[in-house]
Amino acid sequence: MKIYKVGGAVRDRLLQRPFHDTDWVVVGATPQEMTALGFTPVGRDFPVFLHPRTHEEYALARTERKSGMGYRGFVVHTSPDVTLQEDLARRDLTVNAMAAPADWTGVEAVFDPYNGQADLQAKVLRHVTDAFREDPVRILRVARFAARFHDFTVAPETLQLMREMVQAGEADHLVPERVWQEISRGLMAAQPSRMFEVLRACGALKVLLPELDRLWGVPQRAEYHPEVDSGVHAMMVLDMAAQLDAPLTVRFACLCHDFGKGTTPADMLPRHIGHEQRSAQLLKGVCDRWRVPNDCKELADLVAREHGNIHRSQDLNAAALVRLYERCDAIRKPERFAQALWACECDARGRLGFEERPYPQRQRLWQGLQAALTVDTATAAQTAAQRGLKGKAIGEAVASVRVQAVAAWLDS
Ligand SMILES: Nc1ccn([C@@H]2O[C@H](COP(=O)(O)OP(=O)(O)OP(=O)(O)O)[C@@H](O)[C@H]2O)c(=O)n1
Ligand SMILES: [Mg+2]
Repeated sequence: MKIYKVGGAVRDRLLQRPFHDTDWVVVGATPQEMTALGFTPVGRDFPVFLHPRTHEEYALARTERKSGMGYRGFVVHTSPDVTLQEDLARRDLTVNAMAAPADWTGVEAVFDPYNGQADLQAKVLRHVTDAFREDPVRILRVARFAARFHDFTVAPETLQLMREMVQAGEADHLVPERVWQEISRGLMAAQPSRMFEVLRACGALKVLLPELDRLWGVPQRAEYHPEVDSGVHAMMVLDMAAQLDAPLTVRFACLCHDFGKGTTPADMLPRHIGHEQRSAQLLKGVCDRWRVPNDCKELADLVAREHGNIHRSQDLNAAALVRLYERCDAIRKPERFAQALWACECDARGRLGFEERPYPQRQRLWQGLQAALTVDTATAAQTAAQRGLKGKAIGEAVASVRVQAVAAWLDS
């Protein structure tokens, strides 16, 4: 048997990018031999084994043949006579289809039958063979790699192939967990807008995320949005979130905050009265569809509903600020509120020519919240009860103590 490094580890080493987990391919072995060497089988669909000590993935060389629609729609063929070249042929991109000796230090020659090195040099994401079609998740992977390697282009023939796959209905059968896995990874990449641009260019965005796809071509008021187009704005907000190093929750909230602009009645344009509520509604559908984790879902909902109010908060008095904090559940969840402010800053600066503008709302609302948080809720509630107040009136009394604290901070 012979063992090679493949995939991202080879690619990223050649790109001199930070090292991550290594994927291995094993040629000329049977599952029985692997088990005898102490490897643990893990693949449900493929013959993949975990190394007894490093726990890295070792896959037996294999070929794949499509047998139906979607992610699980293929038959795997593995045997000791599948060659390295055959295994590389079924991989997604040329830059991912290079193999290196197991003890490779990054300088020796790599096995590169599909010219991955030339494509790395030329900064091109190109499919290896027509076998690309066999796995529709690859549409998402190419989009995600475009966001990560943002100075790479997608080869025209690869984009064309992706378009054909979408037209053949391949994007309709993707497993929600896999979609979210790839989308969330792409959101965390250096330039997340590129993922959505690639998905849009091949037609997959319309299928996977029509809520976003609809935003292109929808105008906004030029005095607030010099970029005018709602889709362009959404992408600028997302890239601002990446620039400000925001976590996934914030980036997802940025992605979804303006969905409601896509369903604004035509006679209202370019104004978008009430889009916040429509965004929250549409967001719910996306979260159900993709089984989006709760922290992402909750922040996105908060940002969808409140971003307008947060932008317009500069003149709010103490009572209005406390009402805003209560609506946002900021007293109980200050960290989540901090993330909402972060997303709002991305929204404000994700506009053409506004990129360097200050966003004082973020600091002001955060400091005001600190003032509100100095109030000891238990003591304030006790005092109110001693005055004979009951039920809802106690809550109101606590809120008014908070208003006093915020007012004192505003005066200071
Ligand atoms: N749908 C897929 C998934 C994986 N691969 C192949 O399996 C390798 C390892 O997959 P994975 O670890 O998911 O991706 P990497 O390319 O290693 O990238 P990352 O840095 O994200 O791990 C890829 O390079 C590619 O050769 C593929 O062809 N098609
Ligand atoms: Mg990998």
